[in-house]
Amino acid sequence: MTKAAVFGTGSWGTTFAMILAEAGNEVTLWGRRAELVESIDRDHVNPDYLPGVPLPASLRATTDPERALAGADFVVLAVPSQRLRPNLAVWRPYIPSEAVLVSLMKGIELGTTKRMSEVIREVAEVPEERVAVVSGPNLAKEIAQRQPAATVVACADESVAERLQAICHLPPWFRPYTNPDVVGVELGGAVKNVIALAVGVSAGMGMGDNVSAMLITRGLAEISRLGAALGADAHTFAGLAGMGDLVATCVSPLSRNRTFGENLGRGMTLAEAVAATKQTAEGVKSCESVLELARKHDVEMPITEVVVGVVHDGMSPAEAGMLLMSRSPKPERYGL
Ligand SMILES: NC(=O)c1ccc[n+]([C@@H]2O[C@H](COP(=O)([O-])OP(=O)(O)OC[C@H]3O[C@@H](n4cnc5c(N)ncnc54)[C@H](O)[C@@H]3O)[C@@H](O)[C@H]2O)c1
Ligand SMILES: O=P(O)(O)OC[C@H](O)CO
Repeated sequence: MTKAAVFGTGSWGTTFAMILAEAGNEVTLWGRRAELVESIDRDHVNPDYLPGVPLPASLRATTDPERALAGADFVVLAVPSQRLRPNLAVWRPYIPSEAVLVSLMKGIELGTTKRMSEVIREVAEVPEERVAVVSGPNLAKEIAQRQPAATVVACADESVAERLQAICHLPPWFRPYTNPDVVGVELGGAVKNVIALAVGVSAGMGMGDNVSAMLITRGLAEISRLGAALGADAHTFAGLAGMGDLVATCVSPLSRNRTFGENLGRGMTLAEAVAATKQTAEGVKSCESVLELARKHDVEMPITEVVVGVVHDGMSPAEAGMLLMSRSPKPERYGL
């Protein structure tokens, strides 16, 4: 039986652990807080992140990383992106030498502008063949309620992607596709959060669906430009980890990033919006690292620029809208 250790008892870590357990794997969740871990292990519920959702009785949980990692074939990482590096450094000594490390995270590291798979390779000192990424339109709450969803499993080694695809394939509930384009899959996941913040801000200001569609479509152009500069496959952005996730996140009231943006658009300050957000809205921090990454590669990302302005630099949502709409006119395929 395949063994998986899942690090992070938040919404997605718990939901993905649930999928793996129901697909017949032996799964142990690692969490920081003893009380929550005990609820999962003993009562088969996660009251903090998935209240009312029954978890599989076979799912184990522990606060001990060594115990979680013993004999693991797959090590699945689902903590906030900016917290991955210090945590992984602690877990690293217990990771089995042949285990595949899997990122569920959708962020870019502040300071280094590294994607999560790059951080994993660096900290765990593993080759790219042993690092995979899972990303797609996967709002955890919907999946936890057993609505169908599809995702993308990316790894430079296609046989590893196929192994991971096989252990998380759970018909008719969860359908994973493989893709060798790790860069594109990760960029799609991280940058859509920034665009969802922009869509949320516009919705919070009372703007309608034309504005949402404009931001989603031009957001996709930004993601594609950055992807092209970083060597991603353009086809990835038309797929589930690109357009698919962008649409789900930008339109869903379940999205933490969209909701965070809506709160700013309604006039909350950054501190108020942070206080109102109980879970991880990755775009709030990653908008800065995405912009820095774009600047390093000389890629124009005007929506990302104004998101950084509104979230971190005191720009008003009205000023952001004015700036975007006053840019010089261009052919639609400009820069692509
Ligand atoms: N929730 C979703 O629908 C969803 C779907 C796909 C991908 N993701 C991505 O998965 C990642 C995890 O998101 P989530 O939704 O599970 O987040 P969450 O906010 O629901 O949970 C985060 C988890 O990380 C833990 N954590 C927080 N700070 C920590 C620290 N300093 N050290 C160790 N653990 C810490 C929390 O206790 C919690 O268990 C994010 O990158 C997110 O973008 C989320
Ligand atoms: O709630 P969000 O905004 O973090 O989005 C969740 C997932 O990434 C959607 O695929």
